Amino acid sequence: MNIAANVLLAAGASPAMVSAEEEAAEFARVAAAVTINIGTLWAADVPGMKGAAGAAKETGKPWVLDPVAHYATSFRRQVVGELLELQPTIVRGNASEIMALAGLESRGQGVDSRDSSLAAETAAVDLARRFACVFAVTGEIDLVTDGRRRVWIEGGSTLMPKVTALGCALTCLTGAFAAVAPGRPLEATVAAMTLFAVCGEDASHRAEGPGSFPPLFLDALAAIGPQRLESEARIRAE
Ligand SMILES: Nc1ncnc2c1ncn2[C@@H]1O[C@H](COP(=O)(O)OP(=O)(O)O)[C@@H](O)[C@H]1O
Ligand SMILES: Cc1ncsc1CCOP(=O)(O)O
Ligand SMILES: [Mg+2]
Repeated sequence: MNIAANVLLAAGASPAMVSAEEEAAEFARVAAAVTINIGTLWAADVPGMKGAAGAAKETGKPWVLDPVAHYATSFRRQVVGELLELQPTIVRGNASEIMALAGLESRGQGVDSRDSSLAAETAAVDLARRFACVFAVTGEIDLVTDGRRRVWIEGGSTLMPKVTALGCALTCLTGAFAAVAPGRPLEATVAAMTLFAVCGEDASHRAEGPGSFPPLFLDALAAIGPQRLESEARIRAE
């Protein structure tokens, strides 16, 4: 939660990390977007997750799902299935998560991926069509698809999977971008991935390892403007 909130603040968004059933739906009504992450999953938090997703839907706001390690236990598989029924606007996961979601064999290790996003392409496209939403797969190269268009984003750093919860932070950032691009979830997702790709690469040039990477990354997110982002973006659309 800490790194996700700091990433959002650095990028100019306004995060609130909320989980209690008593307030999650009410909070979702005043938020511009909702992100739901099953990383540290407690049964007591599930009604709040569902309430927030339902409130986002009712009020016409985007909501984004991060199916962290959903393949690891039957509890996670069940909860992620129930959340998918609530029609997320965008789903973002690593390659192992997206492949497993499509029923393919995958090599996830706990919350970490050991598959490539290239191997998850068909899974992402099929899932996007099946759930009528945008799917994003991250890894060495990122893929965003709505089941019709496919957009590849290059950049980032091998240090990024060595820092915990950067994927979770990117999912939250995707929600923030979707909030300011109503009706354009694919473009919003591509923009969020691109910001991570450019700033991640930038920070990696100055970082000495995973320990020094996060502050440099946050500084890069806060410093970049639209012109440099556009000139350094490496995006290929199909
Ligand atoms: N090998 C890599 N090279 C460059 N960037 C990477 C690499 N692996 C992950 N990333 C980047 O790290 C961020 C988090 O993605 P990822 O590690 O796939 O998610 P998760 O943390 O959910 O497993 C994304 O911006 C992704 O592009
Ligand atoms: C280590 C850990 N344990 C439960 S959630 C989590 C963080 C997962 O973050 P990410 O998917 O971004 O690596
Ligand atoms: Mg993850």
